[in-house]
Amino acid sequence: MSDKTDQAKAKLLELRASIDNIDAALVHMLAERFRCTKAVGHLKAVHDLPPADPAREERQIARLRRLADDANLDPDFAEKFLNFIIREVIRHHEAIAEEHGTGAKTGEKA
Ligand SMILES: C=C(O[C@@H]1C=C(C(=O)O)C=C[C@H]1O)C(=O)O
Repeated sequence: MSDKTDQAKAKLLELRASIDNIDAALVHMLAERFRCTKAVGHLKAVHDLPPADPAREERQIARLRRLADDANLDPDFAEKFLNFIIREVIRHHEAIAEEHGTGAKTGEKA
């Protein structure tokens, strides 16, 4: 094995160690976000508020796109990622409202 291959392998291990740390941080951050959004879901169910808030989502997406652009991350990807998470949050909110007996689905007439 050449020195160059050994160097490349060492670099690969180093980069993968960082990737593993970042993945762990992402899991912890997502867990914390879902802990907060579940609490929001309970508040909404108790006060009979709708699971989704499209105006808030619009502001979040515009902000995240700006942040992504500044950070050299594809804004379309950032938007898709946030939308993916928000859809899951809304699913949780609908389930919480259902359990609470206040469960009209998003977009459904009361
Ligand atoms: C968490 C909320 O509920 C929904 C989920 C959102 C989110 O995951 O950020 C944002 C808006 C709502 O559609 C909220 O209203 O703040």
